[in-house]
Amino acid sequence: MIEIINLIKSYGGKEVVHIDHLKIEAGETIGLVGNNGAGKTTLFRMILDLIKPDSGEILSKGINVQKSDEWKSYTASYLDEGFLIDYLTPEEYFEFIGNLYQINMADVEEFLIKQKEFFNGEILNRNKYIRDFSKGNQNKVGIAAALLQHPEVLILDEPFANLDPSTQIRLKNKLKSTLGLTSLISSHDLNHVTDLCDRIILLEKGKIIKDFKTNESSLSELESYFSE
Ligand SMILES: Nc1ncnc2c1ncn2[C@@H]1O[C@H](COP(=O)(O)OP(=O)(O)OP(=O)(O)O)[C@@H](O)[C@H]1O
Repeated sequence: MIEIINLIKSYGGKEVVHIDHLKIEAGETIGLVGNNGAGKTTLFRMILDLIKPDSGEILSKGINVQKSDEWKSYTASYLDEGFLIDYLTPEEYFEFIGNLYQINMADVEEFLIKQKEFFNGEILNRNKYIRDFSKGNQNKVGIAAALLQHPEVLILDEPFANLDPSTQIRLKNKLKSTLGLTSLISSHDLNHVTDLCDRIILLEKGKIIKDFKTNESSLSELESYFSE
């Protein structure tokens, strides 16, 4: 589904991402972990063609993401508030996303009804702009807007950050129930990431240090790695 070959990105002469080869199969749920500055966001930005690598390539369904926009029709993401249009209300923003992806209003509304538990009464009919919501509630809008697109590939940068514990658990269950989706999820929450993801990739200083399928001992292995 996604293949990364000889990918290098440097800032100020320092390599922040250096991945020789990485292949992500369709349907995999990948948890990307690593300490602050490990290169997770930079990697996501390159996969989404938001920044250019110095060298190497990223293929989505075999096509270089820099050379074709085809991947945009089946890939949705939420990295940060910069992905939102903050002078719209959430309802206006969901309508905008619906129009962009040719989802009719009835389907947008049906989708929003299904988000009732996730939104917890804090998102819809509040009569305020996205910029006036708390960071956690802005995250909910961005994540929901990504899911509204019914993507084949979903990329979320630290989706559990700023969410209250109940919403974190609801989000985890929601993501678990999206069968068949290929997802890349970065997180500092080792508990959630090992529970949700079937494969963990550990980045350190831009390099892949570990890449393994999750099992019962993954959480304790990661905890001992990070406590060293
Ligand atoms: N535009 C930029 N200019 C200079 N350095 C940058 C830029 N973007 C990222 N970096 C550097 O690249 C490195 C990787 O940053 P990145 O944000 O990808 O890490 P991360 O793993 O997402 O970290 P965190 O867990 O803190 O979000 C860091 O040292 C960061 O300072």
